[in-house]
Amino acid sequence: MAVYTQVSAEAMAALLHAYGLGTLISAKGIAEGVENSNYLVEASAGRFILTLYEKRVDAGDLPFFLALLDHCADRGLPVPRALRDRDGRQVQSLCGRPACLIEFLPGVSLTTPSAGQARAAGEALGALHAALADFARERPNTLGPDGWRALAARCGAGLDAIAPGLAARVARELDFLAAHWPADLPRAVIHADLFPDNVLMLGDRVTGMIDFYFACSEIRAWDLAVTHSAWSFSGDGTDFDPAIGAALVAGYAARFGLSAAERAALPVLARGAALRFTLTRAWDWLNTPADALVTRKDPLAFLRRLDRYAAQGETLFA
Ligand SMILES: Nc1ncnc2c1ncn2[C@@H]1O[C@H](COP(=O)(O)OP(=O)(O)OP(=O)(O)O)[C@@H](O)[C@H]1O
Ligand SMILES: N[C@@H](CCO)C(=O)O
Repeated sequence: MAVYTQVSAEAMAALLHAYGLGTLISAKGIAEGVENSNYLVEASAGRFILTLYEKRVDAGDLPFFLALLDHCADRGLPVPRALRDRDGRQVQSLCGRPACLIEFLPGVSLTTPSAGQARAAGEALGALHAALADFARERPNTLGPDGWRALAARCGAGLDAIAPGLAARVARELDFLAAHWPADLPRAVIHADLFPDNVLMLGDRVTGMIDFYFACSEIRAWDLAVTHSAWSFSGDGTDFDPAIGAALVAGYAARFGLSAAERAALPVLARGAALRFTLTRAWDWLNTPADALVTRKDPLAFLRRLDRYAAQGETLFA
């Protein structure tokens, strides 16, 4: 369960007062997620998400993320804004953490999406890219190709403790990606983490895209590769569903467009995506605080994807 910081009812009531949102009815820690502390807050004025930013989110990046949410919401996308308090502030300090009160969006995240739902997710990613085409701010991808070697080094011998031979496998992949990473594809601000748990749906309709805290300037098609790696496999990475992968890519291409060069690069970009999540999950596996009530995510679920993309990349995007 991702509640690293406990917020008292008194502090939440004071926060709601600062936003003019009436009185506190209830507040529950949200089990999903691993990065931040999230609460579902019921107030007399409605339902909200309270997020306290932990570990990976740098407070200095919050203006970028919040401007991005406003930009997308202004363009009609189902993206939650951070509310403003009576003084116009979007970021608060709560229990020593930066915190935001965020619009609640309806919908549920899927564990086994259908092809129709995957197509809708691809279209939603395309709509997001269309909306972000004129978003002028930039943020480097701290978890992109330039950072993977350093992250692997920080995991060190821990990689082999997770799975014997993992350090050497990662080193080989880093060399492969350094030699084959595409240089000339279009870049833009992307979501960079559009996993099924970050897409809220009602039936075949996308009602929310959330968790933009890895958004960054990157090769745009990498976002599609990340989404493909997250959606098209069983959770443990053992089974690939070609219908889901094809529907995602088709939905994206229909809504935003995908050039021949981008399409051709997807197998390599997907290897990069699978390596990114193998490494960040490995780091979290090795460094999750003992007192955190959080379920660690299995790095090997993305190593399996990596091996599959490495062995059959072209086929998985055929
Ligand atoms: N705006 C929102 N509207 C409705 N539910 C939300 C909203 N934001 C977050 N949630 C709920 O809270 C859960 C955790 O949120 P989120 O994914 O942002 O957390 P996180 O710790 O940053 O997670 P992750 O591990 O995906 O990085 C979501 O799965 C969803 O159920
Ligand atoms: N979506 C990521 C967590 C955030 O980086 C994962 O499942 O590993």
